[in-house]
Amino acid sequence: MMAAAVEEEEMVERMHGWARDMDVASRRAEEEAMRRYDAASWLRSTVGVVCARDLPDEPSEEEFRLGLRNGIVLCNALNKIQPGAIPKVVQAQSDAAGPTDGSALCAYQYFENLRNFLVVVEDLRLPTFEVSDLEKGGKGVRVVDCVLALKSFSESNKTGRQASCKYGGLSKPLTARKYFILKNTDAFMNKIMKGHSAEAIQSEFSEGQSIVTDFSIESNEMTTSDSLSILLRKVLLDKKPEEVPLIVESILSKVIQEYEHRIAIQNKMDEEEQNLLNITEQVNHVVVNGDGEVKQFQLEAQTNFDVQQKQIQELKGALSFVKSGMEQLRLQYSEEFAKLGKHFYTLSNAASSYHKVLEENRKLYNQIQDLKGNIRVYCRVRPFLPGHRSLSSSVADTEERTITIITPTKYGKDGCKSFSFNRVFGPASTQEEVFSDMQPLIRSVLDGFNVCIFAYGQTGSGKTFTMSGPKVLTEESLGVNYRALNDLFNIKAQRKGTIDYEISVQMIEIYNEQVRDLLQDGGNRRLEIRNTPQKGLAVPDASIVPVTSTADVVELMNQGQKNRAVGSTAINDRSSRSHSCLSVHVQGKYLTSGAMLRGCMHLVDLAGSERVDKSEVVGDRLKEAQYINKSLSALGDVIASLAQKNSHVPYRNSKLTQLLQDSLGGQAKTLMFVHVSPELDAVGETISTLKFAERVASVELGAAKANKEGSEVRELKEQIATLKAALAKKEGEPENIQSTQSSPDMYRIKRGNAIPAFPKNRQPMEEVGNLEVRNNATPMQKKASFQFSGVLSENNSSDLAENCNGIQKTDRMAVGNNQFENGNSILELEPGATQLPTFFYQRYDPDKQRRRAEPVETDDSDSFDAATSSPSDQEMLLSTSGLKADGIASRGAFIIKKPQTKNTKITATKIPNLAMKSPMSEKRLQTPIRNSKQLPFSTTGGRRTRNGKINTPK
Ligand SMILES: Nc1ncnc2c1ncn2[C@@H]1O[C@H](COP(=O)(O)OP(=O)(O)OP(=O)(O)O)[C@@H](O)[C@H]1O
Repeated sequence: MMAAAVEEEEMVERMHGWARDMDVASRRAEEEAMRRYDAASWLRSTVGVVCARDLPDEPSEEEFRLGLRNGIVLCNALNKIQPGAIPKVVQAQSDAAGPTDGSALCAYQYFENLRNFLVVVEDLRLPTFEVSDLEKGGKGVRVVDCVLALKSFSESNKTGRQASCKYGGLSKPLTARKYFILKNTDAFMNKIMKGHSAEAIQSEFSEGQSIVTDFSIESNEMTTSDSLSILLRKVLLDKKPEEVPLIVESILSKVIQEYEHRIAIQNKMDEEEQNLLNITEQVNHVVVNGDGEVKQFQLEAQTNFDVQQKQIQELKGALSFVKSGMEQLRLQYSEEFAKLGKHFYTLSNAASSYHKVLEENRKLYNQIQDLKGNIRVYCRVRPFLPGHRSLSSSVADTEERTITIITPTKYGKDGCKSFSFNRVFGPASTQEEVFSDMQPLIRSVLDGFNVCIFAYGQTGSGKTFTMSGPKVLTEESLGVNYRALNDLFNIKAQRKGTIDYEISVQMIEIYNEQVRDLLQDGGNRRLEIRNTPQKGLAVPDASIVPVTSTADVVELMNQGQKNRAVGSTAINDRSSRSHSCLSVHVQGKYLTSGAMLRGCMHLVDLAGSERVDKSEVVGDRLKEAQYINKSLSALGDVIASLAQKNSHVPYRNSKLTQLLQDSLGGQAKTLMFVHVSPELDAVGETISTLKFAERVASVELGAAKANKEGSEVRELKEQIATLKAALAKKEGEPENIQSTQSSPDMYRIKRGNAIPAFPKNRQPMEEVGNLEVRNNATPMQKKASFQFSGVLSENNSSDLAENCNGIQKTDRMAVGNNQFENGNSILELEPGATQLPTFFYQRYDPDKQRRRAEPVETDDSDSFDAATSSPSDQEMLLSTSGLKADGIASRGAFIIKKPQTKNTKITATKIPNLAMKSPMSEKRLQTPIRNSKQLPFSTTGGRRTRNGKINTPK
């Protein structure tokens, strides 16, 4: 509360002070005006109204300033007081020089007036002013002071009061007076004096002039405070008591302000001086200490610079070294690149040449195959089965291409017959030897040829052994089927950079002229065979399964064999009485040209070829025998027809020939394995079989043709096939209608989950272009019929009647403990082998087989003897007619080329199994064996026999 009250009082006091200041200011202005009027009035009265015409009686500050600016009034006034003080007063412009002098000259002259005036005033020690005080903004008060001082001086002169002039101005030396006028003191005093009334100050100045003068003289020794007190005393001397506080207050206020201002300036100057000192010290410090640091720094920088220079030099050296090294390397590499380019060029040339050579090689290879004949016949003699070794053999001798059979019951030349084939394999021949001879054919399949390999022979002669192997399989005992497919996979792998192959298989069975799918579990549906195969498939409804390895094939064949067993209660019986066919379909695409090729290989295990005695078999057995005979006769007819190059080949007479159609024509390669049993009691069937085979071997077919075709050719062929089918339909041929109505679902795999590893998608194979060559206009009488029954008829001769009835014979044989009845023969089990049902493939180890697989080399050293397989000049006209064993009639006549048979000398040492060595037989053996001129193609049962021309052996 107290503080607030004090503050309030202070505030009130301060406001009073402000009010007082304002009052003082107005009073001062009023005083100044009064003094100005006084001054103006005195001047007008002194110089006269005319001279002072520009100066009004009561002028404003501006009018006062303008009226005196030219100095004329002032100089004239001074001259009035002290005549001649200013000898020359420049007059007003209109009175002096002409207008041509210009205002600049007047201003100069006016300045001269003022200067002269001020000099005189100063000499009179009166208050002076600056010339600039007469300009706008100047201190007009000082001018008024000066005029009033002059007035006072004038009046003093008049009254005689010398040296008591109120406004100063005695004859003191000019120099002393000059010392008194200090600028800042003057300014200071001006500030102080602002608070006083003009009148008071004027009176003080006028009255105390001497004091001031004294003060001025002594001012050099006095301090500011001394002078201030003296001044105050002088100012306040004649003042009324009530005015003193006001004046003192005003003066003190100004003094305090001035001091505060000066102290602030002084402080600021001290600060700046201190800053300057600091900076100077720092500069000095930098100058003193920095010199060493700079030198140190310079030294270090120099050292670093030197080091870096050195490093740069080293780097430059290294760079140039690397550059030169790089250049050398570049040169080296460019040389090597050039060399590599040359090598690459050479290699690419060599590669393309290599491919050309390969292609040429393939062509030549197949040409060689063609030259060797497209139907080849191999003969294989089964060894004695265990337990029959003591028996005599009907096979007197086997040479590379000849087999000699002895008929003990015959004498003379009829007792010993030789047959020639492309190759004869004796009982000791291994599976590998047999296969190596037929291996080239396998390769042909991958070159787009159709191949048919079938095993022919009586029951138990070893057909299944050759085609598949024994019941217990080992690597060595693998049959043709496995080896052939293994070869296909190997060659496929070799050619993968050139041709992309797809291999698929079908497995079917023909039993009693019914076709069954062996790869379809429990599938007893009868399948149809197409006469015009589409997409290369004669049986499109049968399962076709893509295979990529021999293991796949083994799996499939196991399944097929299993399904074959399902169809009959006794597998061996069934296998003897049905044809089984493993069809391998190959489709290749040339990677460069995109051309397609297709090949098909049928591997057929035929039913037993033995004759059936009608009088002894009845019922199902008779029916089976009739179907077998029918199909084998049809096979003979087809081959004979092909031999004669007939326009019509009777493929449709049996399911077997229908199935093999595309692999038996002139565009295909055929290999027949003829199997003979060595037992003497089978000699009749043996001779019958060999005669059939010999005639097959004499067939000369046209050159095989690969199924290579471009897409255009293929399309055209398809169109032809379609047109033919339409034509056939129009002509009312049911076969063709049937073929076109077959299910298109030819690629379905109906094997359940038996082989899950097989790919499910399969690319459709293109249709094979092997169409049946037909000419409906061909007279029926020209149809040839190579009568299998004709061969059989020979065996009906009485002297062989007993031996050739193998079925009856074997049926009568005893079955031992370790034997089982295999159709018509007694088979002995290998030790440890499982008894029925034993599938042929169950012990086969596919991995072993795969490991064993080696690339197949081009076998140009095919052991086929072209001379042997080529026909001889001898031709034989065969004529058959009438009923055959199965009662199917076939008429016709054809000329068949008789193969050249080598004369063979057979010595006793070559016939180790020869049981009978009668003088007769020895004599016979020493006689060169010739083919019978009168080949006993006889007719029986009303069949007409026609002897053909027979080539005489050379
Ligand atoms: N070259 C051979 N070496 C050894 N054993 C053989 C040979 N050929 C056949 N065999 C054996 O003879 C027996 C009969 O052979 P296989 O079953 O192959 O004759 P098949 O002609 O197929 O008879 P089927 O017509 O009844 O099928 C089998 O035990 C078989 O192992």
